[in-house]
Amino acid sequence: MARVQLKSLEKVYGNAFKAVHGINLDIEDGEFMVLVGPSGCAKSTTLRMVAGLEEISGGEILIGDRRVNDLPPGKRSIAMVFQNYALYPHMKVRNNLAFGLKIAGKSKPEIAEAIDRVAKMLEIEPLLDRLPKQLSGGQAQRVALGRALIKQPGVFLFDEPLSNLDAKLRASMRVRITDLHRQLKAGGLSSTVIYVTHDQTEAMTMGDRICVMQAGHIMQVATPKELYNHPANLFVAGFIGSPEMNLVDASIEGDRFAIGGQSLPLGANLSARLSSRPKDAVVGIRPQHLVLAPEGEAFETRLTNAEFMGHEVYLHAELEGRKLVAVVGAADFEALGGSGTVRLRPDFDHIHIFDKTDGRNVSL
Ligand SMILES: Nc1ncnc2c1ncn2[C@@H]1O[C@H](COP(=O)(O)OP(=O)(O)OP(=O)(O)O)[C@@H](O)[C@H]1O
Repeated sequence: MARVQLKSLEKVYGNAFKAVHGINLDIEDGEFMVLVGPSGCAKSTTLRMVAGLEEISGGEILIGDRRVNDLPPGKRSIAMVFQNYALYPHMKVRNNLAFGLKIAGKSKPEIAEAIDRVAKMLEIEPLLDRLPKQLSGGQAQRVALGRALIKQPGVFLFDEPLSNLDAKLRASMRVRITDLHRQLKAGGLSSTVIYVTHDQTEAMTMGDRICVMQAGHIMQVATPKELYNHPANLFVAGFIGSPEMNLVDASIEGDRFAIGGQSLPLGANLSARLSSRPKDAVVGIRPQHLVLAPEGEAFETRLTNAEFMGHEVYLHAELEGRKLVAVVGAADFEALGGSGTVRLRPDFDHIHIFDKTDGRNVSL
């Protein structure tokens, strides 16, 4: 069992700066959990505490049923993959892979068999006799993955492993890593993953669940779909999803909501979803949920820019000084005929209302 539990986990640096504020997180055996958030939110600090590379200031960490607070990294049944690969530069790939097993006292045939198995899984057989400096970034990252895999740990810890790769390679490595995870699970091997990234696309495409962090606090833990469709607060709403959600100040008055001097009816569905009707609100509308509405009730906006993306157009508009982005079909955009005024209507089934005073989503 490689369930990982963080209980009231705290980190204080230098007796003064609290980086992690008593977080609780329960990661199931075999789960792929992504920790995501902007720079400085303490993702790495949290991961390093799990790894045993950073002292814990308060709370506890359990791996399986063992409290590991005071165990050294080597005794925690974990393997870590870093962004800078951390391969031994003077050792051939084969020896980089073998190193951990040699230290653990494995026999030569056992090591040879393990290298063979891992090299096949990662398609790095032709690279075994090269030195790290003779590898491309993507190849080096595969070897780093191999070094973690070969240890057959209970838990894999990844700290921004793809951030040194170009966009194309990143995309293919994302798939490779999630495929490997699935393969290990299917083979009955315990393969719990904790994966740190600041990139919401990586989080959304890789995680079984995602833990969104901000300034040492957990903002929400949920599946990618749940985070996208039901963000608990303004922070998650703004962080998850691409292009970013439109978040504009608004007010709810009776059964209408107003942005600046213009208002629209909330509609029965949205009205029923509201747990409160904040006067000071923020309306959240994903650009995909803002549609062109030549007729009927809609907001009158001024077109400021249009980015052609192929079969769709990112339309930038302004509503009394507030900026909005809508994703519209290229043909629908053409039909506008370059008009300066654009009528846009939110899809009310997918709109979110946040209370501006505490950021809470009151339309879940
Ligand atoms: N050794 C240290 N001493 C003091 N403060 C530190 C130390 N390491 C990190 N911090 C601070 O703790 C906070 C969390 O840092 P951490 O590196 O965990 O964030 P992160 O979310 O991983 O950021 P990034 O994505 O930039 O790596 C930051 O404010 C950082 O400045």
